[in-house]
Amino acid sequence: MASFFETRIEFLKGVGPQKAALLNKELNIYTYSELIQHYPFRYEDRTRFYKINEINAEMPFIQIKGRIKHLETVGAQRKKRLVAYFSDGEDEIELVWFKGINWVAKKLSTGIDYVVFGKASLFGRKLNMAHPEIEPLTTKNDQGGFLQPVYSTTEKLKNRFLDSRAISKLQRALMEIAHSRIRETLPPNLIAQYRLVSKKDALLNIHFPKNQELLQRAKFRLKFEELFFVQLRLLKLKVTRLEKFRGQIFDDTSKLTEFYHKHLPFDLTNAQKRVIKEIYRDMKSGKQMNRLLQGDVGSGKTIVAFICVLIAIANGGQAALMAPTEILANQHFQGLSEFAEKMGLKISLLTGSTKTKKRREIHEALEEGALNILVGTHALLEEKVKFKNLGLAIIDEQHRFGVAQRAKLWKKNEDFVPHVLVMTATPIPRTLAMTLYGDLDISVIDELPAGRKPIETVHRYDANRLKVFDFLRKQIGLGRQVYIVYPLIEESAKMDLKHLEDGYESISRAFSEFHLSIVHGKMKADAKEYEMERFVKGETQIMVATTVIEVGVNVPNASVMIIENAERFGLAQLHQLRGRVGRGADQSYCILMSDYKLSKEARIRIDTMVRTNNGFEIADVDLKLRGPGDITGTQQSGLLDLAIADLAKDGQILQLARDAAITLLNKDPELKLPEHTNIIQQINSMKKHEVNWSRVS
Ligand SMILES: Nc1ncnc2c1ncn2[C@@H]1O[C@H](COP(=O)(O)OP(=O)(O)OP(=O)(O)O)[C@@H](O)[C@H]1O
Repeated sequence: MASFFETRIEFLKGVGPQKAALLNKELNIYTYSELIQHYPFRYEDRTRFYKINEINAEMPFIQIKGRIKHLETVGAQRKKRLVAYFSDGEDEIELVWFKGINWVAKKLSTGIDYVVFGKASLFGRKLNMAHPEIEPLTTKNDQGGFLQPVYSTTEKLKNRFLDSRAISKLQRALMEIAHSRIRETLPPNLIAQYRLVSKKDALLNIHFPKNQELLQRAKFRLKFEELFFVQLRLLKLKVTRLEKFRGQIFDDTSKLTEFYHKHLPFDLTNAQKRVIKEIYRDMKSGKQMNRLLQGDVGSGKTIVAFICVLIAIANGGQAALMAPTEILANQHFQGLSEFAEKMGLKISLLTGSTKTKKRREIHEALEEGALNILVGTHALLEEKVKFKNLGLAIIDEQHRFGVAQRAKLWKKNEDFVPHVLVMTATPIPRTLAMTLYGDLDISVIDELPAGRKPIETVHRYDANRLKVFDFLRKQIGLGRQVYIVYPLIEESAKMDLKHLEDGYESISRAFSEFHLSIVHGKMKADAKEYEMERFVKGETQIMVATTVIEVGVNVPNASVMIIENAERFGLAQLHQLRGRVGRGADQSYCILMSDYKLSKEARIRIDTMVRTNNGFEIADVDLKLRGPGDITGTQQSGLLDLAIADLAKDGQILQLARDAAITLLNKDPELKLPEHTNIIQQINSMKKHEVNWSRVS
């Protein structure tokens, strides 16, 4: 029998077929439990009434009570507004409406008392309230003393809709029958240790808070619980995997020593050394490695990846590196080939554009074990690609591969799963990494190679272009190279392409003494490669491009990055683009060009770029601006589909929840203790997080 909380929503008092349809379709609410988890997203403070002389423009929404002294329409035509001169018996404030004037005027009269709820602002030197909520004073609303929950509502379709009050009413009806049935979901020792309120109290107070303190405690409890179960599930997955999969023991470091002694092109940074140690410890442990390698742009991930490859090969394994795009795969291939050749290792590239004959050769060499390293795109996942012994799978992820795709790569070995190293070139905020990759161990390269000068970033308006061009000329005169990047997005591709081509024309004219390359996504692969090659070799001084050069491109002599229409790029993209310069010993510059008109968000993005070069700091701002779903793309958003916790704001609670989950699993890895039966049920019912769970299979 389905539990009480799985009862269909149409059985709730007050929900007829029409309301049920709205709840289902627009809010995804089908059951009692889903309604109870439809939490308010903010609260109106109706705890007290303010006196008009206490109000100022800095206050949030507040309520006052009193009478309308006089009501009039002032101004003409488009400036027309309705003004109510509202008094609390001592002082007066103006209430103003610019829209729906006739409708509001008809509702209001001067003879009765009202409750007004709104935000005061300064108009000239006078305070007023624009478009406040106003309703007659009744015995019910005269008391104050409560926080009014505000829910996300359904769209207003054909006049049928559920507003926040209507949803609150349904919550009340549900709470009346549900409250006594709410069971505790967390073990008693956690409740005691973290001083959590009971589940019953938390749900009651999240929907009907009596005061701020009870509301805050309810929020804390529910956020903690939500994050705790996500973390517990991820960590349990890790425990299960460690038990289930044996890893090949890779403890021979002979190739590594040879490489260190004969071919290491520079001293490794301390961060690189630390990360390599962490990886090696995993690879020789006999357990399967599952590690995320995070490093800021230009922090030197390639050599770390190569060193891991060497460990695998010295121990009789092969290595694969899978990248999300062809350009990136190519770039990795070039990067690794340089080292591989020196070590006499065989390496190949396999992408969608690899010719059939070459493909066949690769398949054979791979199966025989003659090929040591295979770099490629998701073409690596094809059935035909069979390894003799895949020892290490490196996945350059950038949030673009689904978990299921990753798992396919592991299945390419029959006896052992390969060790897995997931790399990302875009720093991920800690809270996000703990959730998206919560079942992986994490290594961070948090140091740039010595001698790098921080890139100087400035913001310039389009009107100052001539000065910017002068600067470019000087830089090129010093022997440096320059990128000029234009936005090109799918939705406005035609216009953008034109913009890029016009830009190219005018730059060619302005810099007729220099050679230019142009690269964009609409060009044929070989043309792109040719242009790129010329720039890499230094035959051209200026590269005009779209974001195709965003990741992986490595031309240490390039020292200026100009980003046109910088306001149209996201922060992660701007940071990636900037990371194309500052890769050599010279001082590098990034110039963000824009129009004068900037949205608030665009200004924050540009200011952040000017203020800092630190990818993790930038990722944090990005998370706050865009929210976790947008940052990571859609593939893994199921994991981030949280009902109440917010990864941009609840980092501390997340850390507590993760620690609590670790402690619990240390004590009871199988969750077999009687006090943990509830927990198992809870984890198993978390269908939302199915995506990540599939990593065990
Ligand atoms: N320890 C080091 N000392 C000096 N130079 C280094 C060191 N490590 C790497 N480099 C150089 O720094 C540059 C960037 O390294 P790499 O391409 O591996 O960065 P990355 O982390 O892959 O960054 P991106 O994601 O931006 O490509 C390369 O030219 C590389 O040779």
